[in-house]
Amino acid sequence: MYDAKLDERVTTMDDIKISARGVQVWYGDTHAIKDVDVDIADRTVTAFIGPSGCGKSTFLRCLNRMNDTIDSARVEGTILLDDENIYDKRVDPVQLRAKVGMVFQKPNPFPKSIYDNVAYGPRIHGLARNKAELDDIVEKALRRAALWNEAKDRLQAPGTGLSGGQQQRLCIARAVATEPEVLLMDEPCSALDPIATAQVEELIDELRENFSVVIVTHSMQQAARVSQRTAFFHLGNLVEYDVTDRIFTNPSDPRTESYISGRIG
Ligand SMILES: Nc1ncnc2c1ncn2[C@@H]1O[C@H](COP(=O)(O)OP(=O)(O)OP(=O)(O)O)[C@@H](O)[C@H]1O
Repeated sequence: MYDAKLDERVTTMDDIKISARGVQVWYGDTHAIKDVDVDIADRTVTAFIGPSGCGKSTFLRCLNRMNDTIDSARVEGTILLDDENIYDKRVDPVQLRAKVGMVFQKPNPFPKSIYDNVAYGPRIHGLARNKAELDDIVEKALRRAALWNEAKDRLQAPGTGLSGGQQQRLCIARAVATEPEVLLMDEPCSALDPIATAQVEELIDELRENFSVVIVTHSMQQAARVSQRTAFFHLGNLVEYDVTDRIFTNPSDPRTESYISGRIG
């Protein structure tokens, strides 16, 4: 349904959550991200699209310093979350990743119970004072991930025993349990069947009410369905970034036009 208020907010970007300037990434000698500037809006789904190897995942991983875990990776530039530079020496990456959660391509629940998967982050970060509070956090996270009804009678069962789509929703519950502000999703539906994909896409739309969501996707249809803003990457450059409708109907760069019409990629 067309939402003029949302359209206005997304178009004017009056609510910036993340502001990246001059971001460059190298893996050894490979220059994977070249001088990227981008502002990510709050309570909006932003899609990163582009051909394989163009740097979408690399840039996504810059947003919660996941590239720190890759030895050969070197990141330059500034990324502000609200007004704080996340690459400042005083920022603890573990705390940062509680604020900027991540969901991966392949569902990767811990070999623990459904309950313990979700309770893991809140326990580490001391978010609950007692068992009742932890129970509440777990329930809220599972509800937000649209998994509560399916999981409430088997909270002690292993997370790995769920179906693929349920496992991915469990990973989303695990990510939202620490009350993040931003949720990064790296091709979250690529291992899911169409029904599970539709459920996760619906969930992404609901998550937008509370979080800034950034999703890497290979599927232009998915980007068009779930996002309000889209960034097109090509050969490590951010070629074009705009309101999703405009990217898919009236892009301004010929490289974007070629990609969305299937001529490159
Ligand atoms: N851990 C790594 N070590 C070395 N090079 C890497 C690493 N990860 C990515 N690269 C290189 O960086 C470039 C960008 O890769 P990246 O995975 O970010 O692209 P992508 O657009 O997400 O690709 P895909 O859509 O295939 O997942 C590629 O040239 C890739 O080979």
